Amino acid sequence: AQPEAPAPVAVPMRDLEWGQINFLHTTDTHGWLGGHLQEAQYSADWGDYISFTEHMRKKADEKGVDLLVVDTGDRVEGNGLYDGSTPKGNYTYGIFGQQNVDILCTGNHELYQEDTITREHRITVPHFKKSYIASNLDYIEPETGNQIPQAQRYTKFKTKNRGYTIVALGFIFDFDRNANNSVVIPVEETMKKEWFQSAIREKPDLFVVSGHVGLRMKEFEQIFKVIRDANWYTPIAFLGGHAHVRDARKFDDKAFAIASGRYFETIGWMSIDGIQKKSKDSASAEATVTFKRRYIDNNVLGLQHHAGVHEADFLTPHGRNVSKMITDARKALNLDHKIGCSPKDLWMTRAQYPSDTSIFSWLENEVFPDAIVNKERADKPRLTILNTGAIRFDIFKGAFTKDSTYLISPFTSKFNYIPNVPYDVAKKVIQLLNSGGSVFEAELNTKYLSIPEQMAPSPFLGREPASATHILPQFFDTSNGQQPLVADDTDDTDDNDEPQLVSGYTTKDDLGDDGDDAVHSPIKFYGVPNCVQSEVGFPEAADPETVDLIFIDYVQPWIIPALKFSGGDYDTDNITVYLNATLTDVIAGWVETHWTEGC
Ligand SMILES: O=c1ccn([C@@H]2O[C@H](COP(=O)(O)O)[C@@H](O)[C@H]2O)c(=O)[nH]1
Repeated sequence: AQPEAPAPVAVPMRDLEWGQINFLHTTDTHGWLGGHLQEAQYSADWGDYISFTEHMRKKADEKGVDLLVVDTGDRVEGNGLYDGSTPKGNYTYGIFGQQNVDILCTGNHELYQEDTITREHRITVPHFKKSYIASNLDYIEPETGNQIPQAQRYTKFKTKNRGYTIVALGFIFDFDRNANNSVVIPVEETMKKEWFQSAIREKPDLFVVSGHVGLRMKEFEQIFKVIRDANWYTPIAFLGGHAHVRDARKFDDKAFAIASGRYFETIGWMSIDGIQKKSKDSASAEATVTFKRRYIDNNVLGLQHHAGVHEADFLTPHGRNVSKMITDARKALNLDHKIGCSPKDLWMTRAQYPSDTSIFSWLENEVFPDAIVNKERADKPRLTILNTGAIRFDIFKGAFTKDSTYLISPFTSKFNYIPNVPYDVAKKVIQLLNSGGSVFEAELNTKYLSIPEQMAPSPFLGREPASATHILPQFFDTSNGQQPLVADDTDDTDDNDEPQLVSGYTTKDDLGDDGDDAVHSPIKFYGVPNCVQSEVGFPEAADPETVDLIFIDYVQPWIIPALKFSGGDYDTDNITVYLNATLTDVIAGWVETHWTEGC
């Protein structure tokens, strides 16, 4: 039987504030449609979300306001429910498609592999024909080689209850690692196109810009400026993602953005009041527009609370059916099959790196020395480099299942190497990967090696890097050692009768610190480097003369320039396969042989 997620605990809640137009927003779900089986706070599944949405649409009708459901991409890669089937997504496209989504767009994970792009084009785009928007994404038809829009460039529609006219756009950031059957048109270039120039002159009551774009990245700002120049008083709502964080950004009094986290932990809520229907002339300058936001922890207790329905009435027949689809799919994929038992929690950013409870230290010190070995080269000293972005999630103490392998790293990258690199040259590579700078061309920005949370950080997350040249990554403070990204401002002395809070997100954004629906005590998050490295087989007495330089193939574009800068003249001809296995396989194999007892 499928393991039940532990029941969520009731916590103090902040209510949703409704406006004339309201949004429910998901992003970067990465296949987590079954919810979090090991974390009660995020244990609601896609079926529960459908039940919730149905109640909320009814509520909106009763209030005479509008509700729009939005998803901003990265629906794939990162959970056994998607990655565990052949072909990938056999179950998830159908399950996701059960939700009535009003606006959706593409993320970069829909674009890494040709077959993912094709499935998006053949399954998701036609299923959401009216709501899928691809403002800057084209598809190359395999039959003809023609370059066509992946979906409509924008939509214009009237809302159900208030009859507001909306122009909606759907962007992806200027992503350049997409597979060859797609073309991402840079945002600035897109905005010069005739269709875009007409769209922003449609005179709607509200612009909705959905995008797989981090709120602190340049693209939304560029779009805001161009729309605002042509529409001085029209409200603009941005719904973003990609950075895997809860965040809200104010562009001006009438333009506001939210991002709604990652992995279906969060359902974002944005509401807008003060929207004025356009008369023949344009909207009045005096109209005061207010934006509110809430980050909903995705669990049934909280969803019931916000829907205002009794526990017994929460699950709708449709929602219940979708939950059953999920349970059946997980069973068919054997996702709960136990591979081993983790003796402790291992964290990506909730523990310092290096440390006993850092997942990166565990990989460096235990997994890689043992599991990344080419038998023919086993006697050679070696350095093995992994980008931290290759790891996607924490490991919890207890059962480590088939599903866990995909949660931790779903990617198909394997391990390549250059043999016999002089150690004096090879040892400098990791430093360059972690310090970035002018060694690499602009498109090889080393931030793309790191975890999404660190790529375009919110100013509320922590300090910017102290200098561009030091070898520590963002959020590190070189003078004091590693600092938490979120200050722990709880008072540990328990001298009052207030209930103990459950730890969780305590988001700070442009609107303040009251965005999260559940009042939590803070969790500390620590910065991680762009890459980590394992040293294996080094002689005890002195440094080795030469080493095999091994790296996960995602990092390959950075390796040659880093070697060049360090005095090593190599090109891609010098690179060959070291281990024909993915990181997912490597971890699963190691767990199976080492974590054999305990649960
Ligand atoms: O094959 C891959 C693809 C991606 N990565 C890492 O993931 C981030 C992007 O993550 P998002 O979920 O899109 O935000 C990328 O920058 C890499 O660090 C990878 O390691 N291997």
